[in-house]
Amino acid sequence: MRFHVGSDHGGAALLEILVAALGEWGCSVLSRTGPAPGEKADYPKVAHEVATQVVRDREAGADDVFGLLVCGTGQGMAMTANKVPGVRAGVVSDGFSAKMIRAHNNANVLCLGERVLGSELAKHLLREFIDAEFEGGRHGARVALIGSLTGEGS
Ligand SMILES: O=C(CO)[C@H](O)[C@H](O)[C@H](O)COP(=O)(O)O
Repeated sequence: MRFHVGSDHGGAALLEILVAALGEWGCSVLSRTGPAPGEKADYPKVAHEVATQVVRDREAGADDVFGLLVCGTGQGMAMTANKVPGVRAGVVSDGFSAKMIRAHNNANVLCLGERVLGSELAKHLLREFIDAEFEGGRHGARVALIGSLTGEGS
């Protein structure tokens, strides 16, 4: 699995830890967007950049490419990423949801909050997301309905 990753200043420290975990797990980091150390960044700009990269790669057939976005809460990242057609982003803070947003919602962007989660829990959530698989079937039809709202598949 390969990731485009990004954070604002509120998520930079946690993203650093998660990038290290991705490396340990054999996952690639394709790009990293965010502020220079000690600087600040506006989360909508970061989320838009990462989301656009994910969609570009997936439209080129790279089904193994996902996004990982971290800010203070994860919420603003998800709100922004979901504005990009083709992105299905979700914020999670429990393991079940981390698994199910892939299994049922076919999420391709995971959003986490550094000011919400401890680093061990955040790693666990990322691992659950990575290990899950989309179940398709009735969930495929529902995910297609999400996409139809922004003209996907038409
Ligand atoms: O709300 C947010 C986007 O989801 C994040 O928590 C940001 O990191 C937060 O808004 C940053 O706030 P700050 O006061 O500029 O550190």
